[in-house]
Amino acid sequence: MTLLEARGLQRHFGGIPAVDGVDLTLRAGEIHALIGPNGAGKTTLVSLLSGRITPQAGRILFAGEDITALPAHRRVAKGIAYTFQITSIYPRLTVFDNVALALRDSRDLPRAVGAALARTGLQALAGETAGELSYGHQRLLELTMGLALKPRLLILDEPTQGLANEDIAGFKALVRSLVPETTVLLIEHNMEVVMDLADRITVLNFGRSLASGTPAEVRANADVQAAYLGGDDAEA
Ligand SMILES: Nc1ncnc2c1ncn2[C@@H]1O[C@H](COP(=O)(O)OP(=O)(O)OP(=O)(O)O)[C@@H](O)[C@H]1O
Repeated sequence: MTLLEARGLQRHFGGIPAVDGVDLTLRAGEIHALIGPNGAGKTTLVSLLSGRITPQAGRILFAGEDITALPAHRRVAKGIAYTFQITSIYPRLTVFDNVALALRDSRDLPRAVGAALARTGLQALAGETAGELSYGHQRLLELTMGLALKPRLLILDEPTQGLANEDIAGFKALVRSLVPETTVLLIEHNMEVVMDLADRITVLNFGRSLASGTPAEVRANADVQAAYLGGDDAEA
């Protein structure tokens, strides 16, 4: 089943075609990685999907419904969560209160927060001040805030950036535990993480989709090798 389908998405900034007619299909329950060189349009594309910015052309269907014109908060209500950068956590508040703020109008807030923290293993840190957590734990908190909403689609923008190797192993296990209930779209520069986690990969280059397929298909694609992978598993 297709969960999300984007067709002909276009977003220019001034003269720059950041996203230039991109099609993207996300299957329900998959881990889909979005890769490509710096400036390829990855963040712009997921901003279009989450509703942070609006496309100049194209449309987006989510669970069969046209959401192209919906504002971000309506898309969140429909089950699209986009984990914000670390700056979006409230450093002076506790871990618990950060998650509570993400949930806001949940009926049984303490229980919902507890469940979200248990999911990512942060229960023991619930009373800690968020700003005093290690970097890895702050990233995990950000992920917890997204997951607390029980999204159907979770969009992660460079989640392993700045993480230590031992944290990356934990992160991969966590993402695997989310599917198939949650579909995951992951912008990721770490090729080892991409090749290990992704069911399918879409490669962007100059605002266009260069290829989409399984890791093996993408790896074997000559255009992708020339533009990005350098013929090997080289990191971007
Ligand atoms: N708000 C904006 N105003 C002007 N130009 C923008 C804006 N956002 C993105 N761009 C431009 O659009 C292009 C695509 O940027 P985008 O951030 O989507 O790429 P990316 O693939 O996410 O890059 P990176 O891997 O470096 O995060 C770039 O040329 C960028 O400079």
